[in-house]
Amino acid sequence: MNERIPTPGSRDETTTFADAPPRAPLRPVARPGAGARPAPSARPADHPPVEHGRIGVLIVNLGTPDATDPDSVRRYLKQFLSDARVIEAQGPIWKLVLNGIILRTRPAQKGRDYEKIWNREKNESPLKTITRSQSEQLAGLVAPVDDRLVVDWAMRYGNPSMESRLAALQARGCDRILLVPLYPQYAAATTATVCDEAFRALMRLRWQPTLRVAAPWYDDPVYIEALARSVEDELAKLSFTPEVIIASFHGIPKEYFDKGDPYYCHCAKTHRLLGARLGLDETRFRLTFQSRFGRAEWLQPYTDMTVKALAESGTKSLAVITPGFTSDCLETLEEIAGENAEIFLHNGGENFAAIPCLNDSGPGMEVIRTVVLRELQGWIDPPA
Ligand SMILES: C=CC1=C(C)c2cc3[nH]c(cc4nc(cc5[nH]c(cc1n2)c(C)c5CCC(=O)O)C(CCC(=O)O)=C4C)c(C)c3C=C
Ligand SMILES: [Fe+2]
Ligand SMILES: [Fe+2]
Repeated sequence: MNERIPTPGSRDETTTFADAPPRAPLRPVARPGAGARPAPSARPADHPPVEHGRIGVLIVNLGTPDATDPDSVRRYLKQFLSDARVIEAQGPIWKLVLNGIILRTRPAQKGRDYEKIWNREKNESPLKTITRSQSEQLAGLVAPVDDRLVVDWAMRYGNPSMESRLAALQARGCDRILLVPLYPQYAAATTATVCDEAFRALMRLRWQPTLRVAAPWYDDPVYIEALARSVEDELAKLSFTPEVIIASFHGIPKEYFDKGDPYYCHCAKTHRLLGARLGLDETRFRLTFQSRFGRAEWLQPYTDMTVKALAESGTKSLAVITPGFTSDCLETLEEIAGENAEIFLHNGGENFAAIPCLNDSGPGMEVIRTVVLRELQGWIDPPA
């Protein structure tokens, strides 16, 4: 038998105001082609109108300061580094170090780094420009699939805040929301904190939207293929052939891995699958971890030390890809394309290339579209 089960809120739905709780009536969102709905009944005359029936998709990236001045960077770093998912030991000693040292010195240093990569046309960081573009493009890609979908974007730290965008989606009638943390590899410091923040915002609501969270896509064939194509295309543009390619992922403290965070394993699998697809063995295609913070041991091998060691041991041409970053940001544009290029060239290397992230490129958007449509199954009508 080939009977189709109607999805909730789909064209077959027959929700009326009579089904809604008495103090929170719903105004059905008009859907082109939708069948005639039963006339609202039993609606108290003084019911305020409430939109409903739409499905939100909220893509969420890490966050970034609003501006490069020390005060803006300090505000951002304070929020980021006060998160117990990022710095797990949030005791009095950390508070002293954070407020007494880090927030006094780092904002000015990092503000100068942000200055080097700032999008002057839009007066914002590249992470923000690219995430907004991903959201706009995703909206266009999913619109033909289901006219109830509403796409928006937010930042875990800084602006636009998750709370404000979740509220905006709800105000537009989204009673179901798919949350997409923009991290191909899961880490508690990134993915879990997005979920924490979403549910914290929901804690304040009487009538919560139903929330789903997209799974990480570190081994998705569409993602691996998009990365492979981008490496091949970018290498074809170079005037040299790299002897070695490094896949550099953002690090986490080793202690988090020891306590059970799967992040290292997700990165290792992305690296293994991509190496196999590119036909490169582990001497030509290295796995490393960047952006170490503080004195504790982080995941190894470290990117900067690997780059230095390769240059010192005679590697002349090197390319670095950053598959864990969904968009270019301070850590790719300044730390890899800036600092690590310098390390390589000052230690005997001759040619260095930093390969752009997938960003809002066609293949990059195909990855996000695939993840989103997969995760929306059961909420949207299956393809005919
Ligand atoms: C201090 C602990 C940190 C952990 C753990 C951490 C994990 C982590 N971060 C990203 C992605 C990004 N991090 C970015 C910047 C950044 N990261 C940290 C610290 C930790 N990150 C800091 C303090 C900063 C700010 C810059 C600095 O002061 O060094 C960014 C770039 C943001 C931008 O504005 O461009 C990204 C992206 C991942 C994926 C991750 C764990 C898996
Ligand atoms: Fe980070
Ligand atoms: Fe960094």
